[in-house]
Amino acid sequence: MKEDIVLTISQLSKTYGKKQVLHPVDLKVKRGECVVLCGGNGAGKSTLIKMITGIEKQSTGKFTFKVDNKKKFGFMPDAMDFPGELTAIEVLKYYGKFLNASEDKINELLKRVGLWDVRNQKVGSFSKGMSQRVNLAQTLLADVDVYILDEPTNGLDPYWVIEFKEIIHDLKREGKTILLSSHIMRDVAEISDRVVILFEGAIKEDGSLEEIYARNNCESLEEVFLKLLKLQTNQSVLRKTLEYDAG
Ligand SMILES: Nc1ncnc2c1ncn2[C@@H]1O[C@H](COP(=O)(O)OP(=O)(O)OP(=O)(O)O)[C@@H](O)[C@H]1O
Repeated sequence: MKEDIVLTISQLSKTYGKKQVLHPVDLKVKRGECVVLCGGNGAGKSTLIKMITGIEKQSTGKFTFKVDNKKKFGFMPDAMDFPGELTAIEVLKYYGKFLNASEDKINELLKRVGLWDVRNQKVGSFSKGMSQRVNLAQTLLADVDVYILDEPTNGLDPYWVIEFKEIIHDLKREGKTILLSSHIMRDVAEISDRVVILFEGAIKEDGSLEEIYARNNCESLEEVFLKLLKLQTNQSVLRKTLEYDAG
């Protein structure tokens, strides 16, 4: 049976000046799949997300979404600078206008992200975690098949990380496709159907948690990450030694 692929990324790469921050990436995301993009700081997660959401232009390659909606995806950026003078409910009403979101949906989301009681407070007075929850709510206002979330657990306390995972489970139950990035691997590992590990701008692992653990003989993504780091360091020492010997 032919696989139902929602997002196809082919040879997508990004170079800033002379620095290649993302080597050509190929990735296919199936309908209803939750793909977690992992990697350390500077691995290229946000760069990849910025290209497929149209924020940055790729240097090479292409990507295509196969969705029915006019709006292809809901997007949660890693940080949102909401106008501080607006209240939480005003922010969501503002975004809701563009997305034809009903008042009921806005109210329901404010409750879901735990901001109902402070809906009339200005977002300028919100903590980082509260702002991140407004950001999540504005993303979920879009009634779409695909959600792309860049570092969604940033700033969330342990309670809200658990609640966030519940929200992702609900989206999965509704058949939504999710692509999210995180450098905090333990936050997101368990909600993934598939994990893609980026390392220095290249995909180093791609599979289910079980597959990745088995391939690397590890029991956590942190362990896999450290193994990759060690391998990379050894290879770079070896390269430098060979360059020195050759020249
Ligand atoms: N506009 C830019 N100009 C030059 N270099 C950039 C630019 N944006 C990103 N980079 C570089 O690209 C690399 C990848 O950055 P990116 O933000 O994609 O990493 P990340 O995996 O999202 O990291 P983090 O977990 O820290 O958010 C980094 O080395 C970064 O310095």
